[in-house]
Amino acid sequence: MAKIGVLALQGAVGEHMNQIKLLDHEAVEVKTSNDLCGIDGLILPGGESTAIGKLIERNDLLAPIQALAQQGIPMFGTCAGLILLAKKIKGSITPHLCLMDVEVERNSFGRQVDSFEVALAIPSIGDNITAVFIRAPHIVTIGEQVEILATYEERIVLARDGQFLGCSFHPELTDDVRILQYFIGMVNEFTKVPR
Ligand SMILES: NC(=O)CC[C@H](N)C(=O)O
Repeated sequence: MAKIGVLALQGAVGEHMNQIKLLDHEAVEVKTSNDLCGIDGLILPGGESTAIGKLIERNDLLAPIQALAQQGIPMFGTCAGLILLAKKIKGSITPHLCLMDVEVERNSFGRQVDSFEVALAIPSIGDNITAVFIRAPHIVTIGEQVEILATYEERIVLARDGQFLGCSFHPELTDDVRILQYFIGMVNEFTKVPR
């Protein structure tokens, strides 16, 4: 059983917690650096990236999360979480974690009222995966070692940079747990390496 932290400052926290528990893993809400102790993986949920970035700073979580990343702990960002993980946010200097070697653009698919759902075929994960886009970002540029896992309308919407997984949409708002299962696979790979 893996112990997965969910950054619980703002946004779709409960939905990620429920999906983790549904897969019989332990879910921990992360609000302070103490909550990071002993976790095997970290999920950064969707919400409002500017607000979450400020709260990460205010709660002194920036350096502790970056230190955890240095240890190789897998991290999964969905929507605003992807924005926080990215090395670069186009046209913005909002505080963020600067970990995943991608540049993202915010609100690429319109406003809240333009939210939509599509079925994506993701070769390394499965077919017919429901993707919910809500004021979603997309990945504009990627570093050399970044693997593109899915695109939608020729835009990168799911990618992996080693220990980091970033997703434009919200898998936690559906009943489909396959993307979370893929992330747990990354966590299991990490925890079985002797350290
Ligand atoms: N659903 C989401 O997480 C939206 C992200 C939001 N557009 C932001 O920039 O923070």
